[in-house]
Amino acid sequence: MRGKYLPATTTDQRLLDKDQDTDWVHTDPWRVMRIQAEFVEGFGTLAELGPAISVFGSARLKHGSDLYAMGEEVARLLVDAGYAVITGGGPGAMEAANKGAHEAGGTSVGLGIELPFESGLNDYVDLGVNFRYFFVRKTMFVKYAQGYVVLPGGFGTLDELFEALTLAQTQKVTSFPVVLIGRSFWEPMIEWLGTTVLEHGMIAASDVARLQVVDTAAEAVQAIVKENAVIAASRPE
Ligand SMILES: C/C(=C\CNc1ncnc2c1ncn2[C@@H]1O[C@H](COP(=O)(O)O)[C@@H](O)[C@H]1O)CO
Repeated sequence: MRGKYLPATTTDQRLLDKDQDTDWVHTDPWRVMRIQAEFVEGFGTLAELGPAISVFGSARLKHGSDLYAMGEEVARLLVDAGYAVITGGGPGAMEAANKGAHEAGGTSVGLGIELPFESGLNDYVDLGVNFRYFFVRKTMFVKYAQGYVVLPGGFGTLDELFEALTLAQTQKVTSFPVVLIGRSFWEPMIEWLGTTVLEHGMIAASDVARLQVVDTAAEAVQAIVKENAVIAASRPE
């Protein structure tokens, strides 16, 4: 550019200018950049994690409860079986699983989420990433795990469980073990899926069959190890 085509200021000057309006910070194009940055950070942090299992369950589980102990045990056994443990990095079942993995000397991953009432990553997370967007974080739970173990929980847990089931049903992910711990908690839901939802023709019997329900941490880990061995054996060389 020459003469009248030369801008009055350089790109660097405009970049460093302190008197700009800041409305753009609150616009969708800028959010897209932040979303992209979250994917970049998540992928960059987790790319070399190795085999991992995502563990879900209620954020409200109390330290010292039987289910909290179950969360610790399942994570410990997953570490013994060679898996890293991924959680939402928060309290309750997430903290229990991170504690079990951390104390067993395994890789304890926490994918935190910005919430109005969130207190940050729990003390047992060794490798942590904080997300603003639930959907970015949920991509990480699936992408970097070889299966899900799900303890009893509420809406958040159900959301994470049903996302995996939908991805498997629509073949967005193939061969993805999902193990639920706690028969008395989960069986009414399985029963409803296998009768009402199935009889209305809204799911297939094979969708329900995908869910494995167990009562102990050892059974859950055995189910994960067994299904992943079958998946590995069926993979082309
Ligand atoms: C409600 C409480 C804490 C909220 N803190 C959370 N931190 C991180 N992740 C969370 C939190 N709450 C829900 N999640 C996600 O959903 C799942 C648990 O949800 P549920 O409704 O409690 O079953 C969990 O796996 C997280 O990924 C209590 O202080």
